[in-house]
Amino acid sequence: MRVLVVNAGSSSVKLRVVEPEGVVTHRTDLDAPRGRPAEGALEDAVDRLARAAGGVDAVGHRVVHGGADFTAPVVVAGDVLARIARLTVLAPLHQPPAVAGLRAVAEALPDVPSVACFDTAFHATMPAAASTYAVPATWRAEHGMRKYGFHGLAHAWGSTRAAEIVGRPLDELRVVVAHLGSGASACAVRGGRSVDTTMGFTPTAGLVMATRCGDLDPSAVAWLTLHADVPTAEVDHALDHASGLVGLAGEADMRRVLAAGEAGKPDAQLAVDVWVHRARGQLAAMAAACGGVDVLVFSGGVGENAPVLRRRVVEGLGFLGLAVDPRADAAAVDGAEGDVSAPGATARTVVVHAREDLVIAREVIDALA
Ligand SMILES: Nc1ncnc2c1ncn2[C@@H]1O[C@H](COP(=O)(O)OP(=O)(O)O)[C@@H](O)[C@H]1O
Ligand SMILES: CC(=O)OP(=O)(O)O
Ligand SMILES: [Mg+2]
Repeated sequence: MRVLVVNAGSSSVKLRVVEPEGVVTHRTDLDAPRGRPAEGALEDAVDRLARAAGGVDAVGHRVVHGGADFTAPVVVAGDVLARIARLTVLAPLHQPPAVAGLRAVAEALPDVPSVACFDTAFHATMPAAASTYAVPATWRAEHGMRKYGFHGLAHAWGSTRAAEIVGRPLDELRVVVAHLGSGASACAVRGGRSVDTTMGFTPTAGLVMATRCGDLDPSAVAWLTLHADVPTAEVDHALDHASGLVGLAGEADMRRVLAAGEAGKPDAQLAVDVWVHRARGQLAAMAAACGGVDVLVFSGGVGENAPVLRRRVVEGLGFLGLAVDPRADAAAVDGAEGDVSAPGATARTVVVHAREDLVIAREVIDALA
């Protein structure tokens, strides 16, 4: 079965035609300025790619938020699209491009079955101790306020692939996955299941991201609206779009932040220091949720391509038995995978090329079987 995968992220929409063995035969990347590619552009791209591939048998969509309803892949039929669209308020950066992708495919390929695959589904196994917020019962019951977690397709792939790289069964491993792209999150995977993660009710929580703030004192947000007269909508927008690396250094792209830091710009240096400090703390928290760590995984655009950051993060995690070999680490860039651990390390550090497309293609094949 030949599957077209539509991966709508916060900074781009990636289209891939994937053969069952995992080979990508056709690809197109569209920029999604502010998360919304121009109406019609996506439909044209889907149409063109499907034609170039000589037709596709099914389409798989990455959908960031499945809410409480969707904890497994689902064939898109009946009211599924409307229910996915209703979750937009929970993931305003991501759900609109996913919904646009679902609509574009319905227009361009009306006779091809579509399956929605959810970023939240992998985290449905989290224990209540990890997913519950210590807030009033009415908020939890009436508003479904809890930690959902995201990037599940990437964390599933990262942990599975890491077990292959270190040559041990995933069932026996305590894996911490750091998926670091424009959005970034870490996940504690024990015995192949998510037991905790750094993103929360929305994908704004956790690590420092390109434009998102990550963790923050929740009362600081209320304070801005109550005592500094900042309109709620402005606060909300700034936390997702004007924070993170942009808020600290004026640049969303980690390459530019690193270059500015090397050129001596103090705000860029501080941005990298904050990013590294937060990553160390939250990766250690994920290790604690696993009861220790056997393998630390780096993936995503930043995780796969910035040895300087991997080295700095892991330098602070020596107490977990982690250490990287600088030469092996420097070589693991541009999609190259491997074990980059130093010889004396008691826990492994590996670099994995993120393949959300392949996880989605396999989920599509299973869902339609
Ligand atoms: N060599 C590099 N060094 C540091 N960061 C990089 C490098 N190459 C790519 N990146 C970062 O990766 C990010 C994109 O990651 P990716 O996982 O593709 O994003 P998305 O979250 O949109 O899927 C960009 O913000 C870019 O800054
Ligand atoms: C959930 C999320 O943040 O996704 P992305 O990394 O694609 O922005
Ligand atoms: Mg991504």
